Amino acid sequence: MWKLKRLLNVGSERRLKESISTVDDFARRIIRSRKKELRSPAVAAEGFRHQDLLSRFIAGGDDSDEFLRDIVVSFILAGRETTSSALTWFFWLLSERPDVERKILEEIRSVRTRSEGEGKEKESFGFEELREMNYLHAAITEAMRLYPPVPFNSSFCLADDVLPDGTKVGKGWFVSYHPYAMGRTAAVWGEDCGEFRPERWLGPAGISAGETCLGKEMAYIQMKSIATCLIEKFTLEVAGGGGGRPEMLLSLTLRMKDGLPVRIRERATPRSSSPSCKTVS
Ligand code: HEM
Repeated sequence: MWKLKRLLNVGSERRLKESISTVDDFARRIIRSRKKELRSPAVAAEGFRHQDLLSRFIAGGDDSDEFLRDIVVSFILAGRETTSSALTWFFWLLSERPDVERKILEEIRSVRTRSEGEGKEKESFGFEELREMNYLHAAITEAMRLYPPVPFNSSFCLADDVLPDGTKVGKGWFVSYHPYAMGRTAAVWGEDCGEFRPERWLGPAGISAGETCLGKEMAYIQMKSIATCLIEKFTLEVAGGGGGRPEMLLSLTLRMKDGLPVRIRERATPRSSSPSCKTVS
């Protein structure tokens, strides 16, 4: 049926085409403006100094609009909903586990104290400081084990192949895997697989999650940066909390139905002496 709709350019196929063209135009505008900026005499005089991903791809060889459009669209799609989904579930889990939040805060404060001792008086943490926060890393990873931002995924097989365990896969087959179910399998994680326990990722027993996401490092740095800024300065209380687990909404990513409304209060620290309160979702 969809083939006929596509041929006649009507209904859902027409809407799909229009939506793709809106996204492509958006990406093209970003690319044109960045290329223009890079060609400007001021930037040319200073040499290459743009550190962002798009500028690096432009400088790195294939700078055709089509190639760059695919890069921009895949990074926006792969990078936006995933990290926001992970952080939403992470903050809900923290609201249920003040003991875990306290350990994260202790880690943040100890890195802060050391940095200040070295004369680094900055509002946010740098790359190396964030990388040192192992407990926070483990807590975010544990949240993604229980609530994986990509709860299931499929790959298309281009040619006959054999999986590492000997299973044969034919050309044209789809191979699907289910991180949500895998993250809750007792045979892999033990009988406490339903429990939020960041400690399981600390030490040599940690399990590698593979290296298939190109944005993995960037995602951790983004999430840790946001988590440290919020946890160091504010407490988040789930508005109307205590009602059990929020409802899940299954799309490409694992979202929380209606978001997570929270009441934010400034922590009483030497940096903030006047607590204020705000509800956001
Ligand atoms: C919590 C955050 C994230 C999660 C859970 C996640 C998860 C995933 C998963 C499951 C895949 C598919 C891997 C496969 O089956 O081959 C993937 C691929 C990918 N991700 Fe992420 N991702 C995250 C953040 C990001 C960010 C921030 C970016 C970029 C800014 C990004 C860029 C990509 C790209 C480009 C691919 C495609 C890789 C390829 O085609 O080989 N991701 N990601």
